[in-house]
Amino acid sequence: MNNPILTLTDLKKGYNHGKPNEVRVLQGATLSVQAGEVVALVAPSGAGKSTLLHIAGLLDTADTGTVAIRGEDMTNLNDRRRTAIRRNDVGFIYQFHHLLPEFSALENITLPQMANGVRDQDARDRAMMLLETVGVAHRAAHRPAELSGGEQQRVAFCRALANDPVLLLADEPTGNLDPATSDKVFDALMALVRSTGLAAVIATHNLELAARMDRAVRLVDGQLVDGAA
Ligand SMILES: Nc1ncnc2c1ncn2[C@@H]1O[C@H](COP(=O)(O)OP(=O)(O)OP(=O)(O)O)[C@@H](O)[C@H]1O
Repeated sequence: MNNPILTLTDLKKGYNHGKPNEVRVLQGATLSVQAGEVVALVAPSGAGKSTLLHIAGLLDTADTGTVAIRGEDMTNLNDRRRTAIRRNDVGFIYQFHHLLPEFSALENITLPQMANGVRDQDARDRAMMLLETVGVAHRAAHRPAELSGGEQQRVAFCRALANDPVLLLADEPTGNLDPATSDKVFDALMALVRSTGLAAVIATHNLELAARMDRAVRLVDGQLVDGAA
């Protein structure tokens, strides 16, 4: 198997350069994730998981090093192409759902598709298919405030996959939920990921969840090493 979807090479990133409180977060992080592979990203709080995921998802840039998606180097892309890749090829899930409160669950998943020119009925069909995969189809017409925390997060998973990305990045996607709900919601996320065959990097503090992914990497002193512990 050699079909890398995400390749991070020697990423370095710091904050407050040259100041006495300079923080060096990434210090040569390297990772390759294949199509269909789900990688757990494990690290203590403050180690740089969000920084790494934001750079991989083109929400931020590294000081040095490269990000390639499907083999294409993202370093020197113009803003327009970068935005297009971020919108079409990358799905991002945050710890908190960030759903639009005034729209229904279904609409939260159809809107990103319609922004991409998908016809209304096709967008609705895809949204329902995704909601069925995570077991929330019966709540399609409800607004986020009418859903439980676990349901909200499952809708956010569907929204991240709305435009059929090749890469999914998730930053503590179940970190805001109680342990029993977290387990169930994680099952839903894995069902969704496995149904699409995309590449995924899922940050978690939870070693039991990490063990259920294909492999784990951890951030140690700004570098990625194999294994959860
Ligand atoms: N914009 C910024 N300016 C200065 N320092 C920052 C900035 N963003 C992050 N940092 C610092 O960089 C380090 C890594 O932050 P990051 O959010 O990537 O960690 P994390 O592993 O995701 O942590 P957590 O699990 O708590 O979310 C932290 O020490 C943080 O204080």
